[in-house]
Amino acid sequence: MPAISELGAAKRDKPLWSTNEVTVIFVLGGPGAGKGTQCSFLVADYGFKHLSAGDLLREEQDRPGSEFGQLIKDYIKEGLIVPMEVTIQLLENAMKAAMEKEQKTMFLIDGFPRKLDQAHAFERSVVKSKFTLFFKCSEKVMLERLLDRGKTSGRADDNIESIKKRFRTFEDTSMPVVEEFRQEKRVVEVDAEQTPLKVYQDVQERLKEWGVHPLEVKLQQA
Ligand SMILES: Nc1ncnc2c1ncn2[C@@H]1O[C@H](COP(=O)(O)OP(=O)(O)OP(=O)(O)O)[C@@H](O)[C@H]1O
Ligand SMILES: O=c1ccn([C@@H]2O[C@H](COP(=O)(O)O)[C@@H](O)[C@H]2O)c(=O)[nH]1
Ligand SMILES: [Mg+2]
Repeated sequence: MPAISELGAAKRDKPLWSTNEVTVIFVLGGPGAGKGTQCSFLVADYGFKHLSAGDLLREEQDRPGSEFGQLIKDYIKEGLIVPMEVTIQLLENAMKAAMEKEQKTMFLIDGFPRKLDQAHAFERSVVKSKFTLFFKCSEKVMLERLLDRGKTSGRADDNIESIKKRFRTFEDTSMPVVEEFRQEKRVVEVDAEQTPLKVYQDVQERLKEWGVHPLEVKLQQA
């Protein structure tokens, strides 16, 4: 598996995998919209491999000897988007590991792509996504959730200064990604201000429309 420092993944001009080999669903929504919460439900029922770009960056930040540790720390604190070469290499490495060790071929990629250059580079060089699951939530609700989570999360960016910066980055840099995918009719939008269970019921309904079914149903069909 390529070392993270090689950063070759984003440079390829053909996708590493076809959409027949690998299914990727991007999961987007503002900070605190509930992406991780919904992904954990989906993992249990659908057998997806959940990869959170933020979690992978935090792991790399804490990996002893990482040459990107300080850079990642600074970007996360400021709510900025880490240069795409780092994040795409981390994602590709994690996908390869899940395919080899767990025979996974269906991925929920949470909190990515956060910027148009990442979206284009990932789909050009790794694999085209099936669609983007977008959790719509107001800043007021997201702020309440993040401040509450911040009491126990230990995350360096769950504080009011970082949260404001994350909201700004989300509007200015990440929403254009959602808008581009929306124009391509590849966005599934769900109201994320409902209870977690109601959000999940809506997600399941929408996935069905896209031909994505829980493991139980797949077994019955087999
Ligand atoms: N539908 C919901 N209603 C109320 N609280 C929720 C809901 N979904 C998630 N939460 C809570 O809100 C907080 C943020 O949720 P979560 O970590 O899933 O968001 P996220 O979108 O992954 O955030 P981030 O972008 O910061 O990673 C958590 O404390 C979670 O328990
Ligand atoms: O593609 C990405 C995803 C995330 N980041 C940085 O990580 C933090 C935290 O992300 P969460 O999804 O909230 O866990 C985010 O604010 C960015 O600073 C990134 O750079 N690129
Ligand atoms: Mg999250």
